[in-house]
Amino acid sequence: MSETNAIDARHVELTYADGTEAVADLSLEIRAGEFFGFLGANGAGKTTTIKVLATLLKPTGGSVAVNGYDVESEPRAVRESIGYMAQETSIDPGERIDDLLELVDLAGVANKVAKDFSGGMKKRLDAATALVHDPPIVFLDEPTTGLDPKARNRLWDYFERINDRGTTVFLTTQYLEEADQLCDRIGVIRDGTIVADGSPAELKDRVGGAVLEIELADSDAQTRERAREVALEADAFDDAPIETADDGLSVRSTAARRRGPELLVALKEAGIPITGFNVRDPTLDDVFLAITGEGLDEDEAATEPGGPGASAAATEVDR
Ligand SMILES: Nc1ncnc2c1ncn2[C@@H]1O[C@H](COP(=O)(O)OP(=O)(O)OP(=O)(O)O)[C@@H](O)[C@H]1O
Repeated sequence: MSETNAIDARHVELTYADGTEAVADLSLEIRAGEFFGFLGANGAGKTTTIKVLATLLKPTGGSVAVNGYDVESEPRAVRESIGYMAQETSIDPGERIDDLLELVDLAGVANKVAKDFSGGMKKRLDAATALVHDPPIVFLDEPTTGLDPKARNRLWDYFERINDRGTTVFLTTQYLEEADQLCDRIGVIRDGTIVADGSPAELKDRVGGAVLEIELADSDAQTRERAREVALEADAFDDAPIETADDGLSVRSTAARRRGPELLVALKEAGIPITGFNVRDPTLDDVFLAITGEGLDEDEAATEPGGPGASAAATEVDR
């Protein structure tokens, strides 16, 4: 086991009492100082994994070392060396605020009780609380879910600052833009196991090619299907799948830039009017779609901050 790793997880398994295999054969190494993003759809196993790493759940298989300490035989040492910002806000409503609030830009409201805080202020206070003892690793479980863009940006600044200071950050998020902006490396979890791992740029490269999007004047299902058939007949994109979207078509292909115009001509010749087109580089959304075959449901993330992880209390280790 390397001494420099902040996290060393080997073949970890977590099966809940009801038989649900939430984590299955998950292996992960995170270097000290890394800003690591952990992405996955609802129910993929993110919160369960974080709880295992943070000693809130005992793994049912495999081994985990955090800061060199074993989560099963040295849980206290692990806990003393980590900060944990849970998905659900953990602020005691009566809590009084002190000078660490300077850090998260809340010093001006230090005489207030936390129950009067906005959602964004509570999250910032949570983040500060997770870092009170200056731990070398901090786990942030969907820290910005449900926040408005301004509040989210303030937290991003704060996370960047603590990472610049040398803190290892383990972040789960449903916002791909957040992961793209902040993370050195991203792991994608699906059905409890890691299915992709790399820097945001590497993951986008792996998807391959650019994305051509075409907006049709008539975007009813029948026209979209006809347009798709024209695109398949034009045969310009080396068998890349042609997807129908809400208002038209999209195709991801290494030939998208070079041969996109052929498709525009073919559509025109078939009498299908176009109102717009765009060729763009892949985003993490495209990566996610390519890897998991499904998107991340951000709307759901915004309205259900608790998520299924919130029900895990029954089997949690008492801390
Ligand atoms: N206490 C529990 N008992 C049984 N199954 C559970 C429990 N907690 C979670 N699960 C199940 O384990 C799987 C992984 O859940 P987990 O909360 O880790 O996923 P997640 O990726 O964090 O999802 P979300 O983004 O919705 O929080 C899901 O199928 C979930 O329903």
